[in-house]
Amino acid sequence: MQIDIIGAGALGLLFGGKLAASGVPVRFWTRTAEQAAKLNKEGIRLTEADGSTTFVNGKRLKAFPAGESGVPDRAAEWLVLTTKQRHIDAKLLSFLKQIVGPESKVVCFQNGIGHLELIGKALPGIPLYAAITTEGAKRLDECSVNRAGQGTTQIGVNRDMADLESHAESFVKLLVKAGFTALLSKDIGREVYRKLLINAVINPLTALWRLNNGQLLENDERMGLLQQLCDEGLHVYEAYGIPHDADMFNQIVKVCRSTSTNISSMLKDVQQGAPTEIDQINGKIVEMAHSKGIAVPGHEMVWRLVRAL
Ligand SMILES: NC(=O)C1=CN([C@@H]2O[C@H](COP(=O)(O)OP(=O)(O)OC[C@H]3O[C@@H](n4cnc5c(N)ncnc54)[C@H](OP(=O)(O)O)[C@@H]3O)[C@@H](O)[C@H]2O)C=CC1
Ligand SMILES: CC(C)(CO)C(=O)C(=O)O
Repeated sequence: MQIDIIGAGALGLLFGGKLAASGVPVRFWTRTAEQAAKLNKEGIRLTEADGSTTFVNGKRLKAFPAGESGVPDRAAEWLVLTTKQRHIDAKLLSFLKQIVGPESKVVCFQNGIGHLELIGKALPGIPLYAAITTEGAKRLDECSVNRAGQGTTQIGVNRDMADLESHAESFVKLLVKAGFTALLSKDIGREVYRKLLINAVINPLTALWRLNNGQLLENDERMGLLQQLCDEGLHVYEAYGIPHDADMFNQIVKVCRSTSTNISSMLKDVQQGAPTEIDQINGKIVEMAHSKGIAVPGHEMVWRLVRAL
């Protein structure tokens, strides 16, 4: 068994670190040679949600700069993609093509939509899985990660490859052994769109108003905008026949409550001066709406406002 983690950011360090600690051979592929060298030397410092800290010794993992170290002798069984969507460019796709082998499977952890189609096209015939996680991870430095909230991770087969579920089950078992709450989703497409709407409602508003998730519920004006973004999104889903739960608005309110002290990933990006995932979240809802001639003024406005930050 060999697992490749592509992107040693918050999620990559969390999942790769805990998998390595559980005894699975993990190879990290980083953007910079500096981070790879540091990971090999220092390992990973992981602070759990309860505040306890564990160290994953550098000898338990290997790290290489992506695209600069040649191709490994042995391809990994699992390639776990934990970059942001915007990092998936031609260079990264060409690197993925180089490191996949005939037995490799790819699992993608990105929020938003669009990446699965991109990777599916670049790696035809390679089994592709989506992961939807409610883990909350924050990278503190190149080798340190904070597990801000312990969540659930669902793994599922990308729709057109439904016969490959047994592999997903084996990946779920690895995650569970490593200390994650993980399960196989029979309908990951539904989960992808459920998470898309949650992110499309919560993330831009927290980023624009500089609020934590819980503060979105503090007055009727804010609640009114949450409701508008939710309703517009559901209108689009209905036009496309995308299955969704009847109580989506209540689910979004619950996520705000259960992650009330969280700084959303979009607000985090804005605070750090990093590009956000607005194009892959609200931008996609606007694109879908326009293709069907549906008006989504709320999504269009927050999309433009966040892009302009
Ligand atoms: N963090 C979380 O709790 C959650 C995140 N997600 C989703 O997971 C995805 C990853 O998020 P997160 O971990 O927070 O993001 P981060 O920005 O922390 O991590 C992304 C990592 O990818 C690296 N990277 C960029 N380009 C390349 C490349 N060409 N080759 C190798 N590595 C590369 C970056 O390197 P560098 O730092 O050097 O630029 C960075 O370490 C996002 O789509 C996010 O929406 C989903 C649920 C929860
Ligand atoms: C669910 C939510 C909004 C939790 O913060 C999230 O996924 C994010 O911040 O991107």
